[in-house]
Amino acid sequence: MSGNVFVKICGLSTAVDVAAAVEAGADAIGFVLTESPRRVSPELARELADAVPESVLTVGVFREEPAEYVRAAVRATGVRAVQLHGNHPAAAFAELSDLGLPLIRATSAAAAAGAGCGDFGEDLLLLDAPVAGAGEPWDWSALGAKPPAGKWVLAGGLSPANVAAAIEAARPWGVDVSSGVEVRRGVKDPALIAEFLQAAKSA
Ligand SMILES: O=C(O)c1ccccc1N[C@@H]1O[C@H](COP(=O)(O)O)[C@@H](O)[C@H]1O
Repeated sequence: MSGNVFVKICGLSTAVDVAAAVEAGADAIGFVLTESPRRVSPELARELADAVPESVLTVGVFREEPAEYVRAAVRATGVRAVQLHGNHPAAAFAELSDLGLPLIRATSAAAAAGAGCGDFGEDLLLLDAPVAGAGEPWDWSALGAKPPAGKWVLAGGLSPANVAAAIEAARPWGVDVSSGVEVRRGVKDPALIAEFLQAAKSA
């Protein structure tokens, strides 16, 4: 897909960066609620999420924390979607379905070979590099020839410089970025956020 790709900006931790992403047209904003240099407290995530208009999806990002942890974090922060990284079984998504929120299954493309969105009950499939949040590009071009079925998001090593070519090659429904809009790990740059959105939205 091109022309109106869904764009998620992930790992935000300041009101200035959240405002920059909203202003530049982000469709979703991610708050990391798991171990990471970008982790934010539930209190800060709540404060930042409360400033995001309803038209923009706020997403809590988790790894393999138990369902109870995810539930408590959703309650505390008010995020409107859940992104689970790792090799979760379908049961993990079934266990969270009563939240009534969109569930994003984030996994490495290698682990998900042949996967389609919805296979595990998820609403969105996110295909990432082997190490999430490391800013490492990977060979996403093969996906263009054999894309996963349904709604899927490309992530891993995207940046303002490569996102248009990545969309052209892989034809995802959406893209997600964290490291590529940072000046150093965990520190976002509002100008890079705007550049990324401009490049992705005009691809
Ligand atoms: O960003 C993080 O620190 C992070 C930590 C734990 C799980 C996921 C994380 N981020 C996700 O990683 C990908 C791509 O990141 P990058 O652009 O390569 O840095 C994206 O899905 C983020 O949501």
